[in-house]
Amino acid sequence: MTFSFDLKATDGKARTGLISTPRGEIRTPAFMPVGTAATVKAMLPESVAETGADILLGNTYHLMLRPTAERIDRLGGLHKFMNWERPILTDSGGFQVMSLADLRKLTERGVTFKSHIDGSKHEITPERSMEIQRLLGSDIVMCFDECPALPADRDRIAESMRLSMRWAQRSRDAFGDRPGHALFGIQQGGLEEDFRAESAEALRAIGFDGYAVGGLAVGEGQAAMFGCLDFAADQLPEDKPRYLMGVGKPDDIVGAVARGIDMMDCVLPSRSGRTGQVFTRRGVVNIKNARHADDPRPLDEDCRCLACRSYSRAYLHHVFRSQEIISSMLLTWHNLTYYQDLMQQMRKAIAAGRFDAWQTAFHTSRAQGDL
Ligand SMILES: Nc1ccc2nc(N)nc(O)c2c1
Ligand SMILES: [Zn+2]
Repeated sequence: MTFSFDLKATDGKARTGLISTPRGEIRTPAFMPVGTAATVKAMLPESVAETGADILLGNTYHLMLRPTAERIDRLGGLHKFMNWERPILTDSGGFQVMSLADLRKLTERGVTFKSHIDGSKHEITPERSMEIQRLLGSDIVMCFDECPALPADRDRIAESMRLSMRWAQRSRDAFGDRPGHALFGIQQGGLEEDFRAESAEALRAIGFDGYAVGGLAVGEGQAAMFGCLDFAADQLPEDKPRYLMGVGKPDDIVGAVARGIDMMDCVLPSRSGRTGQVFTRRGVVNIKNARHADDPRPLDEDCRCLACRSYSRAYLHHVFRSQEIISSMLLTWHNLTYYQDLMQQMRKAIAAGRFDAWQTAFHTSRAQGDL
């Protein structure tokens, strides 16, 4: 069984399709919950599956530090270790090193750094990143890249992008031939159309199973991100999955799908669940707010999740205020269900050729008050 992408329908730039892997199919557009340290925080794998997620994301950086990729390999790989037998995509580590580690040193070879956990010294190179992701057993492996901190001048962005393209070749060479496993390239180039084109051409020449838009969702803001996506998505091969990394809020996701993106991941729904931020069809509800204290209604009457079927806003307000563990569980469960339902609605709308009408209704429903 190999890795393949079947484009089912398009509606404008929006696409819907199916990624087939030996561990299962991924309906696109797809949202990947983030399972950084071999767990989607506050969720059981069974509840992640119930939200409708076909695939989740793991992180090379975190897992190489603790419990180490070698230990996970000895224990049968990441799927067995975390009891998630569906597809897993792992990020390659470079981005997390730059945002989390101490004393980082970047050279042509790779990055050396000190662990943010215990201060131990480590190195990631394209070759080491491929080895770690192989030991983890992930189904979709990301190239080792460098994501420049914005704002940055054009020379810095070009230099960083060209380093990432040399690392993409090394990643491809080190990945080898692994039927049923996919390697995705990552486009860089900041917000510059010419650098993004150069990066896309370099990746296409190397050849990947999928192509990510990296270097965005780094503080540029939605307008700049959409402006970049207006050209960057089209620069990538149209017959392979396009993955926008680290995105985002619900309206970011809708706008990215409208610009030709097929896959996304973000900590927002799970992290927000732990801080009392709840996503609904009419916008964000802050369950901490006193006005929910006596409200017998569910978070969202239209939602199928456990929290909305069995608990009132009053209860969720109480357990959040009391910092009870069930609060994180139920709010994360709801938020991830909301995100998956959003993806399902978009897949159906694109397949039916009514994505524009759906988008209009999505934006209109969020304008209403009384959340
Ligand atoms: N916003 C993001 C999030 C994750 C990323 N991961 C990699 N490997 N590269 C990027 O540019 C990312 C950007
Ligand atoms: Zn719900």
